[in-house]
Amino acid sequence: MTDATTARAEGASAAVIEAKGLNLTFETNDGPVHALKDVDLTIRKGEFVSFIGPSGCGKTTFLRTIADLESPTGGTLSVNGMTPEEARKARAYGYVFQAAGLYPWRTIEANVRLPLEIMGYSRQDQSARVREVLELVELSGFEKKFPWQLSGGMQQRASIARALAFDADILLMDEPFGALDEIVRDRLNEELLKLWARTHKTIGFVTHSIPEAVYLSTKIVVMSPRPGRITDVIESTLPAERPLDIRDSPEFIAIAHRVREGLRAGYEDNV
Ligand SMILES: Nc1ncnc2c1ncn2[C@@H]1O[C@H](COP(=O)(O)OP(=O)(O)OP(=O)(O)O)[C@@H](O)[C@H]1O
Repeated sequence: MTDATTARAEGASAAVIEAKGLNLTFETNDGPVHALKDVDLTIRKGEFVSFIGPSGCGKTTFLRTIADLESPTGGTLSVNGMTPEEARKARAYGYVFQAAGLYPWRTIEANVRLPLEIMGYSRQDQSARVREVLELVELSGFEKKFPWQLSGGMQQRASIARALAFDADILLMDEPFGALDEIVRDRLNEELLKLWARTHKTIGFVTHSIPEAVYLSTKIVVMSPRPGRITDVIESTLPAERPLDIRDSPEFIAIAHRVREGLRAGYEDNV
């Protein structure tokens, strides 16, 4: 069987992102920084994978490496069966940054349309797609507003719409809700789960919040710094249907406890 046949035979569980012995060392004036050390991880189609760990453990670096914004110094990384560079050129992913990063001089509609303009979509296709993704993130009616006329949560939703614009299978999200208050964050977490259920995308999500990681994920990757490495990978046993009050359930609390223990162990290794 060829690799492609195997992938098809595996169907919904095909590996979308596969890191094997991945290393990334930054050379700095103060010496080498091991941002990623021997990272082995498989992310399968349709999984929602959160990365959690203290500042500097390499969460962002791992996401940026998948997106071909950093180059590994060792090991292999494949994205949709391609090198990260090939995957970037094939527009395999959308990327949502920590800050919404919308252009203040463009309306919401024009911000979301930008990647489609760059990719040379026809004007008609651009408009249809922009309408579709703004509806997905529940921002219909705000097309003509400028970013500064929207709340922080709405801006972040617009930034998600922009990442969804060209309908990539993979969505990479780097702490998208970190700057928002807890109530808004709860609502966006619920909406993101619904969006994920509707679109069947594979999501890589960086967070510092244990409840957020446990609430959203099918898989939680716990990382530890100096050198940045994976210390635990937790397959969630929570059901797909997750009302917010699932956070009070014993199952949720048990997973959160395991994440906390993993974080603590990583911390103790470094003191
Ligand atoms: N371009 C770079 N040059 C040198 N060192 C870097 C560079 N980018 C990241 N690093 C270092 O690599 C390590 C991992 O950084 P990274 O941003 O991936 O961590 P993180 O887990 O995402 O942290 P945070 O939670 O604070 O965002 C850190 O020690 C950081 O200082």
